[in-house]
Amino acid sequence: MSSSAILSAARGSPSTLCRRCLIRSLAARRQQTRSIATTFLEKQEEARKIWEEKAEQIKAGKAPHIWDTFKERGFIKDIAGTEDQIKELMRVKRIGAYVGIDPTAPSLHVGHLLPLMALFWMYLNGFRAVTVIGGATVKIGDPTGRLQSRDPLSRTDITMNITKIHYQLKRIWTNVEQQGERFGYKKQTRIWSRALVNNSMWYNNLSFIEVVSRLFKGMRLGPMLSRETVKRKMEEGDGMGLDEFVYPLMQGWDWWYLFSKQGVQMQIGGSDQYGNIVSGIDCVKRIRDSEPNPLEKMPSDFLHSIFGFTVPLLTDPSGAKFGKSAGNAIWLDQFMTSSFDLYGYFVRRPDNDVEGLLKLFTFLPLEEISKVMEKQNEDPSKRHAQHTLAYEVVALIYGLKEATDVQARHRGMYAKPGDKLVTSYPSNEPPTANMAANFQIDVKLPASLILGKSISRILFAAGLADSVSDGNRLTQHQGAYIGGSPGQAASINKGMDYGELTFTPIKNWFPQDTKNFLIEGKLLILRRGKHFVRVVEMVSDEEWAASGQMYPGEPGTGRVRLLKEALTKAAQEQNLGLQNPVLKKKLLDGAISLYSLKGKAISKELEKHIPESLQIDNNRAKQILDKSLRYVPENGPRATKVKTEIIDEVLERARETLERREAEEAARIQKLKDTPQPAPSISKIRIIRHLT
Ligand SMILES: Nc1ncnc2c1ncn2[C@@H]1O[C@H](COP(=O)(O)OP(=O)(O)OP(=O)(O)O)[C@@H](O)[C@H]1O
Ligand SMILES: N[C@@H](Cc1ccc(O)cc1)C(=O)O
Repeated sequence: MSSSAILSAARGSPSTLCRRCLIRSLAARRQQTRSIATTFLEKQEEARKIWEEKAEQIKAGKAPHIWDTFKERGFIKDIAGTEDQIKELMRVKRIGAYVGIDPTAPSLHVGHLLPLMALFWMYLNGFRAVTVIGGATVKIGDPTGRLQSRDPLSRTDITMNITKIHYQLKRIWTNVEQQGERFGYKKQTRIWSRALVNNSMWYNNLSFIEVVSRLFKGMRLGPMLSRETVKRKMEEGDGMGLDEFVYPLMQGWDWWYLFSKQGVQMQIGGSDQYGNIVSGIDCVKRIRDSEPNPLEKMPSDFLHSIFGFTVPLLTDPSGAKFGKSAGNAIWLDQFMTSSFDLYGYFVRRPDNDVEGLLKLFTFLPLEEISKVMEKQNEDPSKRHAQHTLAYEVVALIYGLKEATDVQARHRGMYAKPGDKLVTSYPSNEPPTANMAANFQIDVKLPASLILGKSISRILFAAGLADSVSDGNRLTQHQGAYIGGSPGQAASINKGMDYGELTFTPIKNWFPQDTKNFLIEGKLLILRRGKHFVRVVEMVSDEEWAASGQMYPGEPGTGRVRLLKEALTKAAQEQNLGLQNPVLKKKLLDGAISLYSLKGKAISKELEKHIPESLQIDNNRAKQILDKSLRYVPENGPRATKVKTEIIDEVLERARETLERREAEEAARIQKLKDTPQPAPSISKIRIIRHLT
């Protein structure tokens, strides 16, 4: 609340806030603001000093310059600007850099990783790193290097792609920090700074007249027409639309925005982006110089100069750019290219390429790469370098735990006798799982649910709530969000702006209000907490029924019942040999309890229901439960696989215990047989005779 608001509130209701209290609260507030400002300034000052010291060390040759690192590792293809000036600027100033990606597909691919790796390096070295998702530019489509215009994407596809890439990038950035720490880059909260933005943020509020008067004005058509991309598309391709023609200027406006608002003085892209980067520099200067208000003009001195560079293109064996258009993409999405296949792709890289790829795609220090190559050269057939490369890339995309697991699986399948796991660069950290990577973000749900049932039920069905009552709790405490216009009630919500990703908290609204959030009448974006997102595609009830799928909470398809069926079937198939129906029922009930309970309830249930045969330690039980809760509500092949794994595990344990019991029983009987019995006494014999 502002001070004037507090004053006017007090004026209106003198009884609720006495004047003295008010003055005291204002003073406290001012004090607080002042201390926040001081801390911020102190932090800035401290960061400035650290940078200055580093600049001196670089000058004295005592610390490496990031530009040299880029060169040594093969990141620099073409430079837009003068190399000496870039080096000097990067030495003396903590500039910002950005990479832009148009969400033309639902996932990033390995090709994108190249310019991003350069940005990651800058981040780890203290520069501000910005990733831009082109929610606005994607509506036009970059014509660079193409003869045919891109097929227009529907609003639904664009929203789906933006959402998926947004959360993918978030996850990868978290891994970058983890990997950075593994290689000795300690997170410095005062220095490390990054942002993930969508250019719709500024395009949706930009006036056409501003663009024409500040950017188009004075721009000569001649040089633009003579650009290679334009000439080729006009002469050999399907012609060039005006929208495509101004695409590079849109990219230039992005840079201007990021430069003026976030200090971004460098752009990085794949080598096909060189033309756009050069034209971007021209745009930024033009917009800067056309500022009508002299007080707001950005400086144009050396410290505010802008530069860019491109990284080499990753190509396939035929020399084609690796990417979605060429149809040869290796995706960074577990459900489009599994981590196993991603690993496999890098393991198959030819011997001649692997050293270069290690430099580009991993954070391994160069000395470490030399050691890896030495070992590789001793016996190239073992593909030590390729395994190291694959391990590091999977660790970057999915986390260390996944990398370790996938490597073990690969080795299990393809290793020759005597092969060992490649233990990569040492890590003191235990491998951590990157849970969000294992979620399938996009789900389909039927119209009758979306349009007719409560939002809590939809959250449950989409796998974001553990039950309908959990969904209710979430909506009461505003712990879940829906893609829509922020600050507008559900009954009048206009939904997200085209090309944007904005959320509003879910409240317990009437079921008929949910449709207001549908994008193009069929797509809902739901989120729980910060990271758990679902892109829900609404399908007709007929399509849903034909798919044979079931969603959690679907009438007549309780999860427990489904599991019970699955377990019974699995027990039959695996011929568990449980002759005793009571024990069998207990066993199945016990297993089911594991899936449907949490925390303390598990331990209780373990004691109450589950026979000794299922007594697994509590942590393990919780892990199984977590796993099941995460996957069981989902449909599709992965969910089925995991369900089967869980069931197998429980049954395996049951079988082990039964075998143990049988063995114990057999041993007991054997022992009895082997033990010589004392001769019965005369009186006992008499009694027995009498009885028989
Ligand atoms: N194979 C690649 N090698 C290096 N950089 C790449 C590669 N593919 C894409 N990039 C870079 O990633 C950034 C975003 O690329 P873009 O959005 O055009 O993806 P794309 O998959 O290449 O698209 P398309 O294949 O449809 O042209 C650009 O800087 C681009 O140069
Ligand atoms: N034009 C780039 C993507 C991009 C979009 C917006 C930008 O500001 C920068 C880059 C490409 O297609 O590869």
